[in-house]
Amino acid sequence: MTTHSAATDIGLVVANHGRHCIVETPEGKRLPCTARGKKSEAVVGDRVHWRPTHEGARGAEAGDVDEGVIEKIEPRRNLLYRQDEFKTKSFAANLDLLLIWIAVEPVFSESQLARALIAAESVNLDICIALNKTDLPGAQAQRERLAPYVAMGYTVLEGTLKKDAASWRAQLDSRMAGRATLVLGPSGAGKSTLVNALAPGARAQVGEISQALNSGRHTTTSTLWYWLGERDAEAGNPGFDQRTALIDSPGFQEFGLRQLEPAQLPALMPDIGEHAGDCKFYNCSHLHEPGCGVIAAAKRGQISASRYRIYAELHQELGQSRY
Ligand SMILES: Nc1nc2c(ncn2[C@@H]2O[C@H](COP(=O)(O)OP(=O)(O)OP(=O)(O)O)[C@@H](O)[C@H]2O)c(=O)[nH]1
Ligand SMILES: [Zn+2]
Repeated sequence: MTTHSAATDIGLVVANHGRHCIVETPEGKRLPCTARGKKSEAVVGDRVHWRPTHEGARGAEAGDVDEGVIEKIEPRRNLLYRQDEFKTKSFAANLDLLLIWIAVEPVFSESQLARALIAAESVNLDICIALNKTDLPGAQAQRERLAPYVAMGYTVLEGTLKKDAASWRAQLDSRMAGRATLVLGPSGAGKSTLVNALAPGARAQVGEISQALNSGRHTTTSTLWYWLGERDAEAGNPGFDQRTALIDSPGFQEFGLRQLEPAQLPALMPDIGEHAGDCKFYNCSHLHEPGCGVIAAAKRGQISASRYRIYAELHQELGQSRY
């Protein structure tokens, strides 16, 4: 709760673009804020302490305050990175669940799926894989591609937004209730349809927010935080941590994994990790060593060929990015 005797007010970052953020107050008011120091870039999901930009605004009616300065970012439970051709950048914090939204068509990339899972495991996010468009004829083939992920313990849901949106809602509601869920998926899988189904009207806020953030310039890449459900309908105006939220990161291509060491991979890939204790050498890379439990399991088919290939590719990639 905000008390005007405190030095700063608490808020939640619901959108950001560089050092410029939109902060939401516990009362639900949204206002543009700027981070103070160069190094203190807040991201969507950050809990921040902010104060009104203009002297004298404090103590005035809350409605009079129209701009703020972020003084401090609360410690984060987790922080996620996204990667494009040029750089890796943090984009969201304090999330609970990663919903990986893929479809029968366009056929999903297993390598992108594996990367997303590793990123989520590395920050202790709960994970849910969702296969959409099961009304299409290729459904069985894609189900089979996901079988190794079911076998290694991941939750894999399926359905068709087009033919039965209610069933998707029923599957997702209890998993998302009271949590902050990041939804990610390749273009064309139906993510926009999903966001519209779960948060009707939410996309309309986007124009408003991007206008406030960068004076009208179109931002397709900014991450946004949506509340699901009516504020008033929820008991006693619960705090940021108790409400159901959906985080959408349009234009997201790939998770940044460069902060990871190759040796961390087995612990973040359950099927690889399961056999990593069977190796002759304690520091086995599982790429070429004799007596390797992982290689043996891959030969027996207990680790799928594609998963082993993805492991080897990532091992090399993460090894190269060290300097
Ligand atoms: N057959 C079928 N089509 C679906 C289903 N769900 C969504 N679609 C269609 O898939 C197409 C893509 O859906 P969008 O929601 O625009 O997909 P998106 O992932 O947001 O794609 P981008 O906007 O390109 O990022 C649309 O034509 C939808 O009508 C489904 O369950 N089955
Ligand atoms: Zn090994």
